[in-house]
Amino acid sequence: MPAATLDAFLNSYAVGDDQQRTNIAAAVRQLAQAAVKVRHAINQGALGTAFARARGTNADGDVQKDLDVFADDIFLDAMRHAPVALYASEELDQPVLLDPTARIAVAIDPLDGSSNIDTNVSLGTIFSFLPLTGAPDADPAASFFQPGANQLGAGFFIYGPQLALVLSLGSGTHIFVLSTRLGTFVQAYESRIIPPRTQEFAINAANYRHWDEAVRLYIDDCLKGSEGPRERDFNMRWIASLAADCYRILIRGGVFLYPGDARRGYHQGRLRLVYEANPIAYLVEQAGGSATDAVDRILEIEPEHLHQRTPVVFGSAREVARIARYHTAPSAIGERAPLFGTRGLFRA
Ligand SMILES: O=P(O)(O)OC[C@H]1O[C@](O)(COP(=O)(O)O)[C@@H](O)[C@@H]1O
Ligand SMILES: [Mg+2]
Ligand SMILES: [Mg+2]
Repeated sequence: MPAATLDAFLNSYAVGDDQQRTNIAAAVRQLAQAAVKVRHAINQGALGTAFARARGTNADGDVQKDLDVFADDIFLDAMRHAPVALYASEELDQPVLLDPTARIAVAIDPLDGSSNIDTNVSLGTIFSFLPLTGAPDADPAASFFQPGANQLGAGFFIYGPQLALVLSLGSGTHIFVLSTRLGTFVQAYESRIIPPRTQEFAINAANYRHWDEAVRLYIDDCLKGSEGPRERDFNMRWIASLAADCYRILIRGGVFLYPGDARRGYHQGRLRLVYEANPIAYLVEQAGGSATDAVDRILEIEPEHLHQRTPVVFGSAREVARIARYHTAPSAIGERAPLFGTRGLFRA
């Protein structure tokens, strides 16, 4: 097993031009220090000052908790000390201009899984590095309107039983764990490979009645298990922290769905493209998995708004492709026996 420190890793990776590489390495170091501070606040739980109390709404209308804002302050401050030109956050309406000489922009979900804050379940911080387009003071948002395929790197911290960093700088997806003995992040696994097949799915099943038919049929087929068209039993997980659900999939495979649904405001699902879906899609693809908006590749979507949402399906590549077929060619799903399921003769 590799035991490289994060520092050693950052010194040896290669992506972008020289200045972008130096900028990114410095930014990751700052983010890592900030994550340790956020971890400390989370560890204090209800004993700390910054915690689960609601304090307003963010740009997307989500309830903002004290810890959301606290985390955003910590990460923004960290980026002020890094060679980063622009900082865009879930918690801020507009990007913040930072170092005009730097060549990278950072988009961040400072605290992912906020609804889990007071339940002592894993939270995360998701981030994306983009090349700066044009002068940083021209249109600050423009750098964030590039498709995710342009990302120079992406990652997330997970505040779980271990504080881990999942990072890709364009050559594989690497997992580092904070070693309390060494006081630094240490690589914990070889670059991850998500197995292409899976028997585990993650979705918020409470929204079943709001989904479109393709998603319902896919889940119905999974739930029928060995007696249904899939001819095998499935397991289900839903942590309600995107970073934690992604971490599990990187470790043991699986597929995650947050589709669009018929609820008001949820036609494009819940997850934000620029600082949630794009970095997760980048990490998943770098680990050999796939990420789509149910049909098309997430990383090719051209963002139009900083806080825009997108349906998200990611994980084991064959399963993600199968879900796309439920949307585009449901009658061609090979395993579906004609008399089975909600579309068959024996409709349940
Ligand atoms: O509560 P729901 O609808 O199941 O949504 C859960 C999803 O929302 C999120 O919490 C959204 O992220 P934020 O907490 O950063 O707003 C994801 O982490 C998670 O996958
Ligand atoms: Mg989030
Ligand atoms: Mg958040």
